[in-house]
Amino acid sequence: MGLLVDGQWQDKWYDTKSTGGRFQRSQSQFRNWVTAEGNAGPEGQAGFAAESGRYHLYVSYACPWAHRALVMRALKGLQTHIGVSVVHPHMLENGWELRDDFDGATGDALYGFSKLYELYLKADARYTGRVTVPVLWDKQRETIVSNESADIIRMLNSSFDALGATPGNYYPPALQAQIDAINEPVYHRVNNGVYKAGFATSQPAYDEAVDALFQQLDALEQRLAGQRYLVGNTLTEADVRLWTTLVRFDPVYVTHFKCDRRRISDYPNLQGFLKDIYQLPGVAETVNMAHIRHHYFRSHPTVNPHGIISIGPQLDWQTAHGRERLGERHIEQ
Ligand SMILES: N[C@@H](CCC(=O)N[C@@H](CS)C(=O)NCC(=O)O)C(=O)O
Repeated sequence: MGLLVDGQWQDKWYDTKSTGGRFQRSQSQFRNWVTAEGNAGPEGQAGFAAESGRYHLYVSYACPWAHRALVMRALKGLQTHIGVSVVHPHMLENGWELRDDFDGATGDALYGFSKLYELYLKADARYTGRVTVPVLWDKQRETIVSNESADIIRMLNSSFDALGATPGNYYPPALQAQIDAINEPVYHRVNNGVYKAGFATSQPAYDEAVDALFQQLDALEQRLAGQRYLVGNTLTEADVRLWTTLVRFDPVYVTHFKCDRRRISDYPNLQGFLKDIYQLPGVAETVNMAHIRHHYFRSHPTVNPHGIISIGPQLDWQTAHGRERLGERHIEQ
C-alpha cells in the first residue's frame, strides 16, 4: 500500500493520526468524461468521444468501486467495446500489481506494465496521489479519462448507446434527484462506512462508523420492504452502488472490518435484493470471490497481521429471492 508523490512511489499506510483515528478517503483526480460526440461532460469536464475499442478499464475484482464499473459494463452489454485488465488481488508494498499469477488476474493488456502506478505515471509523470482502481484509460490519447467510479458508471450508462449498447438508462433524468438523495447516505455510511469501521485506529472512530453503518442498513431494510429497488421498482445506478458493498459484507466485512452487529443474510429484504441483482444476466460473472477474499485478508497487514483468510460463510445467491412479489422490475429506456 502506498502512493505517488511528485512521480515517486512511496510505501505508506493511510495516515489516521491527524483525524483521531478516522480513515479519510482522498478525492479522485482524473475527472474527464467520455461523451457520445466528445463534447464536455455534465459539469464542463473535458470531453472524450465514445468509440468502440478506444477505452480500456483497469479493475480489481476485489474492489467494490471497480466492481460498479464491471456491473454497469455488463448491464449495458459493453464487453466487446471496452476491454478490461484485472490486477492481482494482493495490494502490498507496490500497490496494485499487474501480474497474471492468480486465476482471473490478466496482467496489463496494453503496455505490459507490472505495477498500476506505472500507468498513472504514463498519464502524468509528476502525479501525486493514491493509485486506485478503477481506471478508465484512453488508448488513443494514452491517458486516464477518469479514476472515479461514480463518474465512470454514468459514462458507461449513457455515452456508448450509439455504438449498440444494451438499452437501459440507470440514471434517468426523472429519477436523478431521488437517486442522488439515496446515493449520499449509502456512500458515506455503507460503501465507505465499512472502510471507516475497518480502518479506524481509535475506538470512537470505529464506534461512529459502525453505528452509522447499521442504522443505515436498518433503514434500507425498511425501505426495501415495500419496493423492489432503492428507487421504487426501477433498477438504477443507486442499486448497483449499494450492491457491490452487500456482496462483500458477509464474506469479508463482518469479520475483517468488524462489521458484526448483523449479517446481510440476517436482513431478509437486503438479502433478497442482493440475490435479485446477482441473478441479472451477466452480473454473477463479475463476482470473483477468490479475489475478494484474498485481497482483503491478505492486503491489510495492520488489520490482519498474519494474513489468515477466514473460513467464511457458505453463500447461496442463486436460490429464489421472492422479490417479484413487490412488482415487476422496470428498466427506464
Ligand atoms: N473514489 C474512488 C475510490 C477508489 C478506491 O479507493 N479504490 C481502492 C480499491 S477498493 C484502491 O484502489 N485503493 C488503493 C489505495 O488507496 O492506495 C472511486 O470510487 O473510484
